Amino acid sequence: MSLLNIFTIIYTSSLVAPLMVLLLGFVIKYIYTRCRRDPRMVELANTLPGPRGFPLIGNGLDFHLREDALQLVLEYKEKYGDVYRLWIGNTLAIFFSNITDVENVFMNSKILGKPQLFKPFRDFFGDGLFTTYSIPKWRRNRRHFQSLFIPGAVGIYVAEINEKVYHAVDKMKELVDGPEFDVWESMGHLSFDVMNKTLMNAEVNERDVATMQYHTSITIAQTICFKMLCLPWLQHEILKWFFYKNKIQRLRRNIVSFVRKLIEKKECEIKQQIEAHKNKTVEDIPPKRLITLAYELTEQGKDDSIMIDELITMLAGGTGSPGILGSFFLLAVAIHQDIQNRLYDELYEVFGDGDRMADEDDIARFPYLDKVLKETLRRFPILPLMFREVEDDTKIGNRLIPAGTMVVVSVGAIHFNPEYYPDPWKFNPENFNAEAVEKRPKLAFLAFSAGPRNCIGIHFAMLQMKLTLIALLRNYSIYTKMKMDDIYMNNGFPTVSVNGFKLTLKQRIRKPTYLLCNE
Ligand code: HEM
Repeated sequence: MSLLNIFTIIYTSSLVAPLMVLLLGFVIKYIYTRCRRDPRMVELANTLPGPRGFPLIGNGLDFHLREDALQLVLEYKEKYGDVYRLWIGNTLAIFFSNITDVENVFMNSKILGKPQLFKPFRDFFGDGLFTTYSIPKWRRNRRHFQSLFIPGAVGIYVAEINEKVYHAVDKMKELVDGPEFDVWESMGHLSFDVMNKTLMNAEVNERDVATMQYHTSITIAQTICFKMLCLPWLQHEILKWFFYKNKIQRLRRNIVSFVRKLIEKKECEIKQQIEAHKNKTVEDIPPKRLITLAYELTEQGKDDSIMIDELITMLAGGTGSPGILGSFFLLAVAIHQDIQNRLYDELYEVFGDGDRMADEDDIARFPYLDKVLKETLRRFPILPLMFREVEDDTKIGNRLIPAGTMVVVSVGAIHFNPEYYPDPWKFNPENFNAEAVEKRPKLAFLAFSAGPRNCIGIHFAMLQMKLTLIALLRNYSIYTKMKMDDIYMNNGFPTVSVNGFKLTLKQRIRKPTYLLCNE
């Protein structure tokens, strides 16, 4: 009997009505169990202020519909204070911006995992350091990579970073005295080149189809992830399968295939490096690169997903944020010409009008550059929210937070708190004077997060940024028509400027700016 016949018999028989009722019952029960909120979360939520959310959907739409996420975070803080709650679907999310609570969150060993709602990030980028909620796995891999990123270790990359930076600076010559351009693309490509050269020991051709597909896939994947985080019902397996299955598979395939090709090219070298370290066959063996360390995570004959996922994580983390930070920095100093002049004069003190490249010892000679960079990170928080999930019931302050609750540190609200930064909307590098830093709590600056799960790449990122900005400012004077009021942080992960980073360049006249002003 065919399927069609069975349907015909059911349809024409008296079984239709009871079957329909049964089916409806199943659907209602399914929706009810999926959408039911944990009663302990509801009880806690009732004690906290927060906006009303839609039933089932919660408040994620607020973020999805707003163009400027940072502004929304600040509005919520203004309205509801330092601790408030939102519902993201049926997950309770508690937002903190009081330093004592924030310290309790970051230092709590029961709050180390990333939320279940980060699942879309795992679909695209895999289960690497940034996304994984398996704490044993995170601990093991973080320890494995840590030695590469300590302050004393990153200095060995100065020459390689400089090589890439000077290549980019040279390419920018064609923009001198030309029309306005958006600097984000150049800065993004530069940090991608630097990551590949230093940590992967690889040269990547930007015009290669696989490279272009990789970049496009990362950008689209980040947009989809943020959307699915705000609208968590899209994460439901059925809806995801229906709307996103092909896209997820295609983008993930592009991302993985780029990284896999990189490893294939380097495999021979990686094996030699591992052997050399095992047998100490060569004197002064250079330290292992990231790609070698990642390779070591794959045991012989086992699947290579751990290596692939960690490399994707590092590449994405090490490329996106530095590219955006460099762009915000250049935009800010183009708007504040007085700050740019002071930066150049500091560089002139060390290099004069010569062409010598900066070396490792030079880096500590630019305290003003350090302040301007930190002020850029404060004023433009690229990751304005940090997410964690409570593993076991735990206390934050006097509140018992049930397992499964999402806790969110509101970095944006802290960086714009006038108690720590007077006149917080003003771009003011003096916020990072020794006395100002001394006066406020350490956790009032959270650009790289804090605690054991902070950014592993801080020292690498700061070194790379300083070498890049030193070379750019020594060669070019930077201008823009944009004003501070034109800059809105978009709604994304990471966030960028909605109106772009539009600059014009002039060749730098290598004289201290205080002399030029008098001429
Ligand atoms: C301007 C540059 C950068 C900024 C602003 C930045 C920011 C951050 C922040 C805020 C986190 C922690 C998020 C959280 O607490 O949930 C993080 C994590 C991470 N970052 Fe960075 N980052 C930068 C550069 C880099 C670089 C250059 C690398 C790699 C070379 C990198 C690799 C990572 C990784 C692997 C994690 C996950 C760490 C873990 O969970 O153990 N980042 N980053």
